[in-house]
Amino acid sequence: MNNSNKSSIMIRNTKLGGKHTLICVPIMEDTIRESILACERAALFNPDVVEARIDKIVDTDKDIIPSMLLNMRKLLGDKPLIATYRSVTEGGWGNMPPREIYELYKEIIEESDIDILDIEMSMDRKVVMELQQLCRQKGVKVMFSHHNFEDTPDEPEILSILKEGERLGGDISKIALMPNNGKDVLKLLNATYAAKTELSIPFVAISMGKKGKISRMGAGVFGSAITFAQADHNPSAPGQISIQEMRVILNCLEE
Ligand SMILES: O=C1C[C@@](O)(C(=O)O)C[C@@H](O)[C@@H]1O
Repeated sequence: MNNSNKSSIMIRNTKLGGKHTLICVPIMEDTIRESILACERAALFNPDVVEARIDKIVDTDKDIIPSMLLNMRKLLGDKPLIATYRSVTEGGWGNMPPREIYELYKEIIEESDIDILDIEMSMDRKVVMELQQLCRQKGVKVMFSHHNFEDTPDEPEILSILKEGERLGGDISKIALMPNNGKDVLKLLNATYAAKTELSIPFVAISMGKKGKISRMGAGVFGSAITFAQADHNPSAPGQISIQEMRVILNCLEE
């Protein structure tokens, strides 16, 4: 019913891109302390994957982020953990220049026990490639991402962005787009269906906002490997429903 095996990968004990859509809960808090507490609460909902949105953290001492991630690892056991520094230009809170992001990500790759690093494809290409190499050396999977909080390009463009994530050597490719009407949501879903046969790596495709909610629930049927849902009434992007609601819907769609 869901994704083909050619595009699945194992992360610890979790199959990404397999028969079931994985539910990822984002942790997006202002401080390290609150992030760890939120991770503890999120773990109670038994998500498949957790994403630490480190761009939201305002604590000045960024050096302690790797140890925060280690604390999260302890709370999560074998659940895959994604670290994400989302830039303002892609809908996040981060405004550090690429070299500083590189330094922070380097420490994270080397010192914390994360599984996946989210790297925006739009970032300086040299930095992107250096980070990818570091990830390879340390066995961290690379998720190449692209976000557009304004609108949705045409289907071929969506597909080509997803393919770019594979061409760059990513382990996972991800796109999140804002629809302005129902047609935009269909463009995303059509591109998802095409990507299922045209990509050899797992990918994630999301249509955001109220109009796009249907894609968060159903894109797995067309090939998307992960859907993001909130645990704490604290969505990291518009349109995320709760993990409890998502689980009921996925059980219904994927039984
Ligand atoms: O890239 C994504 C997807 C997302 O933007 C969403 O729309 O659910 C949420 C982000 O936290 C994550 O990094």
